[in-house]
Amino acid sequence: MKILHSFEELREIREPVYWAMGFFDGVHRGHESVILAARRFPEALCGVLTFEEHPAAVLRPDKAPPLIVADAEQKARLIERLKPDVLLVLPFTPEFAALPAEEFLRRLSLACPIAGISVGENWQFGAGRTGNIDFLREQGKRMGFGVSFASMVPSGIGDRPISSTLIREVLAEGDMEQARFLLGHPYAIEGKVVHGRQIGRTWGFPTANIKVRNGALPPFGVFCIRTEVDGRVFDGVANLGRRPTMAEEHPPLLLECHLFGDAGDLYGKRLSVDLLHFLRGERKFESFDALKAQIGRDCEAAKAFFARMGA
Ligand SMILES: Cc1cc2nc3c(=O)[nH]c(=O)nc-3n(C[C@H](O)[C@H](O)[C@H](O)COP(=O)(O)O)c2cc1C
Ligand SMILES: Nc1ncnc2c1ncn2[C@@H]1O[C@H](COP(=O)(O)OP(=O)(O)O)[C@@H](O)[C@H]1O
Repeated sequence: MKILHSFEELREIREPVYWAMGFFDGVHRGHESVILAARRFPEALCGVLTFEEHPAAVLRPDKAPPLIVADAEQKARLIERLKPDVLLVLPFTPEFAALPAEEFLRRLSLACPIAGISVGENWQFGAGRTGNIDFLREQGKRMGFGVSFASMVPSGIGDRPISSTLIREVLAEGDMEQARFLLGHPYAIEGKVVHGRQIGRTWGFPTANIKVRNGALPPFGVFCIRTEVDGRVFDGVANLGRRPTMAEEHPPLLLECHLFGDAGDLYGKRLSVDLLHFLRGERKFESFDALKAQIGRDCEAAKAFFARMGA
């Protein structure tokens, strides 16, 4: 998958591209059907066109949703599983938002021939949201490209389709199993391992700490986790939160991961940590000894969870 960041960079692609377009927060199963629809044309490359910033964060910051993915790097990793040929990540600036839908299509087609466009059935784009289904059909006829509208994928929760909004709600309830089902992959927190106060190792529970950047989060507390370090898969347990027992003055929001087994030196490595199951909420303990004993019980509970999972 080639990652490009502008129409100028796109000029290096000479073949026609069938584009899946969307912001794709979370890259869930609904997004997957939009992207896979753009992969059905052997005569064209499959491209995913998305934006660096969420459009609402630029246009209506007060209405911007908290994001399921931490950053463009995590989103690219999730998109790569679907094997498109090209990922075009455009900066979403106010000037860009002001482009009429026709002008956006014109610039895209000037950079590289459009074989087709795949969007979700409720997708709108361009200034004044004039780029909708009817508009795309008309432009497709005029400019000679195909259009494909992926219908909403049912979630099984009432009559609601799968959406980033629904997944944010499910995450807020700590239902990691349901979030995984709707996403089509486990909910993950990604980031570089930073230094902590190095107390964990003296307790027999070293914890690799990741600064959390995802906006849409499950409740603070303890989770069964799985992560890969240099090709080796580790199960473990992690605390998401601000460690009230430690009474830090400005406690950063961290995911503190204790992996089962010797993972070696993790400082500076970027980890993608799957949060598979919510065990309990974060609490303030009356003493470090009480917290330490509870972490021991958390490890046992997590091991029992993985034994039940049978993997
Ligand atoms: C499984 C697990 C559960 C935890 N639960 C809590 C908790 O409920 N409350 C709390 O204040 N800190 C909790 N912590 C955070 C510990 O306070 C923290 O990991 C410890 O201070 C070590 O910090 P360090 O990595 O900076 O050395 C938990 C940590 C782990 C690994
Ligand atoms: N099984 C493991 N789980 C987590 N971290 C591990 C493990 N084995 C080794 N480490 C290393 O130990 C470090 C954590 O030790 P810790 O005393 O908790 O320090 P810190 O307070 O800096 O997080 C990790 O960042 C990693 O480099």
